[in-house]
Amino acid sequence: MSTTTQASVTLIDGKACAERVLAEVAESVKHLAAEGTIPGLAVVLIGEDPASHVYVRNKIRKAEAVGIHSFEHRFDTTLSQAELLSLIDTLNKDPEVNGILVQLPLPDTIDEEAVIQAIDPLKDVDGFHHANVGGLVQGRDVLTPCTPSGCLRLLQETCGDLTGKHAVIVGRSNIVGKPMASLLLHAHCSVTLLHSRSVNPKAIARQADIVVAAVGRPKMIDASWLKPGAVVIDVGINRVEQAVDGENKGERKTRLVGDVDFASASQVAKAITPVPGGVGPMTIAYLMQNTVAATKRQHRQAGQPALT
Ligand SMILES: Nc1nc2c(c(=O)[nH]1)N[C@@H](CN(C=O)c1ccc(C(=O)N[C@@H](CCC(=O)O)C(=O)O)cc1)CN2
Ligand SMILES: [Mg+2]
Repeated sequence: MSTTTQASVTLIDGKACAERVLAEVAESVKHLAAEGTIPGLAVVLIGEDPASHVYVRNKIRKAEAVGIHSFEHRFDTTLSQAELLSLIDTLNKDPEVNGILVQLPLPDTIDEEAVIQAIDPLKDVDGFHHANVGGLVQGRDVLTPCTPSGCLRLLQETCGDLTGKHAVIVGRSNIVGKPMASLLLHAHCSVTLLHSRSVNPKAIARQADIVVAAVGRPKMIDASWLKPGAVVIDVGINRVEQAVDGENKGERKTRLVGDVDFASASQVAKAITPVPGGVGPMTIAYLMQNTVAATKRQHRQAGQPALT
């Protein structure tokens, strides 16, 4: 198939957008503090997965940067499910804790679903609890998953009003694909979800004004999946081996790539997110945003005066 080359592609800068979101959050935290409330975020990390350690460290740093209190709970893989559920129960009851984040993936010894459902939905800053998932589908004002919320913000800043746009999401995970579909539907897009059993997915994706790639397969989406002028959001974070040349030849090095073949897709897309520096930083910014939203909601539910 021949593809028209776009004259120039716009790079969607997730780092810069995340800084704008964090500045808004810091402003909200200042107002809350003036009224005597400091939002609190508990972060629970189990095991030694190096990527999870990096993400948790960044979450704690960003929380501190915007004035949110953070409470770190780190364990090795000997922690039992019963012990973790008991910690969640304590955090659910702790008035200093407004948001609870359990870093995923969890070790195989622990039932992820049981842990997520044990979190008080009002403190579920990941938006993974059934109550929040159902609320999102119905368009209620609930805590929504951070990565799709970040993608929506990037799309709104890039495209403006999304009404009537055809958005194709590649991947139907509970964490990204499905909530992304709900958010785009509420933004008045026509939404198609593609998955491993879709028939002729490329032909469908080529009709899209917006493509969100969230499949977890390095560089799967290239120019042949895109309509010229499409806006592309790449949610994938895949670590792949990189060839090393010169005097260090033979060394093993890795680099991050997305689910989109950036060089190829950039030839036809109007705008595209890079990896790294696209969606990733938005995930953390929206965790902070959700922590502030959770704090305000808890005050409302407790019948206390509304916080600004
Ligand atoms: N409880 C949760 N667990 C996980 C989530 C989540 O939203 N909640 N998402 C991912 C991991 N994740 C956040 O936890 C996350 C992934 C990536 C980034 C990020 O900033 N990526 C950078 C690159 C970082 C690197 O060099 O490795 C980027 O894309 O620029 C932030 C958060 C799974 N678990
Ligand atoms: Mg507090």
